[in-house]
Amino acid sequence: MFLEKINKPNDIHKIALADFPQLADEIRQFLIESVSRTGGHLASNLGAVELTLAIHNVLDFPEDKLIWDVGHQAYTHKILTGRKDAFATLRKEGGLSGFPKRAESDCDAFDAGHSSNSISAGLGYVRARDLLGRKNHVVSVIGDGALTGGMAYEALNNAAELDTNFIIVINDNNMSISKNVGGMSTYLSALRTAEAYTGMKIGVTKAVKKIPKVGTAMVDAVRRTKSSIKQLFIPGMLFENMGLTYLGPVDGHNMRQMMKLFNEAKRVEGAVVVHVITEKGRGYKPASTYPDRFHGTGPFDIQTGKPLTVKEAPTYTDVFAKGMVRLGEENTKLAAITAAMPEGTGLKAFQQAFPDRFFDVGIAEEHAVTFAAGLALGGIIPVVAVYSSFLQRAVDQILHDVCMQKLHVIFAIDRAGLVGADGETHQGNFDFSYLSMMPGMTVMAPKNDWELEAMLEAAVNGDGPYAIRYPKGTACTEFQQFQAPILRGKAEILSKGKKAAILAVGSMVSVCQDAVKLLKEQGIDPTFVNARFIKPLDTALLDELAEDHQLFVTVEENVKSGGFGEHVCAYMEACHPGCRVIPIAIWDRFVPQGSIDSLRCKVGLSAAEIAQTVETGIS
Ligand SMILES: Cc1ncc(C[n+]2csc(CCOP(=O)(O)OP(=O)(O)O)c2C)c(N)n1
Ligand SMILES: CC(=O)[C@@H](O)[C@H](O)COP(=O)(O)O
Ligand SMILES: [Mg+2]
Repeated sequence: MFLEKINKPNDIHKIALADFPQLADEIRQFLIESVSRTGGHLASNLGAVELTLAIHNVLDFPEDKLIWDVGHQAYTHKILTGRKDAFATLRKEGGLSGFPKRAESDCDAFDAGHSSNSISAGLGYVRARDLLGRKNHVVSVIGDGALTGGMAYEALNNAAELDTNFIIVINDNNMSISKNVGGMSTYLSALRTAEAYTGMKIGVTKAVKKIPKVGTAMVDAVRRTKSSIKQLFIPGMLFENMGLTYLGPVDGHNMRQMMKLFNEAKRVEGAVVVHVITEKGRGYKPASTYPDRFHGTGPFDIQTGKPLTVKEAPTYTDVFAKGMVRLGEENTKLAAITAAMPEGTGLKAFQQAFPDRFFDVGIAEEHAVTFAAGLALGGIIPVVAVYSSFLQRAVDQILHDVCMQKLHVIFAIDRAGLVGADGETHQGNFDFSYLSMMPGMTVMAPKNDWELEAMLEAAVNGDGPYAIRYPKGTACTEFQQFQAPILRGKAEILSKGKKAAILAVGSMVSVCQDAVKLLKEQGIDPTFVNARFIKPLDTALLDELAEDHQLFVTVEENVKSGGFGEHVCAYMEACHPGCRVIPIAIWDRFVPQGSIDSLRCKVGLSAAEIAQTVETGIS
């Protein structure tokens, strides 16, 4: 067992090269067994085992810096840096993070979770190294999917100016979460035809040398220009033409070949791209056959690959998916956009029903939003379906390109609020704040499945920018007796009480219903409101309630700053200063990983705590 010998950073240097394949097998087995129990990002990690071993073999930690893009493929790196024994706690509260975390290890150079920023971060490390006269190596590893994101190109453009070493590894498995898309993907596919390329290079060199008199001189001249002969004959040579050295492609499961190339790359004075071809899900048949299903998985049975927990009820994503297909049938102008997440956002069904009106733009949220603006100006009604935390990438595009032009673009924002195991990088706790500050934006959150579809319909039939945000997981099916039409800026009274009013937003409506029950047991009968709209506020209802209510408690799964509660506070202070408002929201912090229920309790969004706040507030 070679894995037993890996207990701390750099232990890999004690393993003989001949034993690396055995170590790779042991790591792969460990990953399959461990992730089958905890869940996690399996397929990407299985594909990156040999790549990680080869990189670790040529680096020294923590002096050298290794930056993982997204970071969902860093499990082997965690094992090699002494964290193997923590894998039982992977993605659990207080446990090992599913992503690199500087707080977890000094071998994690950069906290990650969102894609396409690894080259920028690496370049920053390189410039700092050079300014401070250090000699360490810096390596950024970016996937072919992450290479569809704009930041990667901004960084490559900048890195081309370097005259000191910076290694950029493209981990190309020809997959994003789903099938990778776009021109760069096509370009990498062309480079990937290794045999053709190598054969052609040798063949062409020989052929050119044979040209009478000038042949050898031509080959030498090409070499002297620091280019290679391939540059003449492979179309594009995008990286080298930009001024970056390109090495590869190399088989990402052949460690000797990779180490040879990495050692060569370490000698390059400038930015060097090493193109590594890997197989997503390598070594575990269900994962290599269905890499999308095993991109992120819950616990599963190793023999069959089947999930251990069966999905019981429709999620909000399912409800959105169904609503989009229905509305797409009714309105031929409706189009859908995803930034590389057709499955996660539920747009797969729309894609199948209306392939011409479905656009996967790659991991490019900024572009997705401005592309939607263009579609809207061209007469289409675009729905941008995106996870809350990833939409953070596109705040200026929403503000400048959509809202300023009052465009009819709909944002369907999934995974809003606490998402659980992915932790602080993926919690969707900021969208009310960054969306409701934008002039002209309508921001909604549904209390249940019916309301999500009704809000989507209202948004499609409306005008101007709309955002609907809904949480991860099973859709609430309660409150079916409350189906008042969705009118812009109108809240819904669920029960009329006295003295105190609870104004609940979206996912918090069902939690607050439990709080109301607890309060009634104490003889307190609050008015219970489903806010529906974060923006515009239902000020007419606030005016009406202010006549006979002294306390307003707002409850939302969003940070307090800039959230629903603060907007209610501002209005009440200005118009009804005699009333007291207590906002219940997530306080000023990043919320770490854990189960959604447990995290809600931790941040004060439990029925008991809400009831307690109301009780003390009116006494
Ligand atoms: C800004 C942002 N958008 C979307 C995602 C969701 N996401 C995580 S991994 C991934 C695919 C990455 O593909 P690639 O870089 O090729 O890595 P692979 O999974 O193939 O190993 C996506 C879309 C993200 N993490 N960050
Ligand atoms: C790494 C990443 O960003 C995605 O894979 C994310 O973990 C998906 O989240 P869901 O599982 O909620 O779709
Ligand atoms: Mg990939």
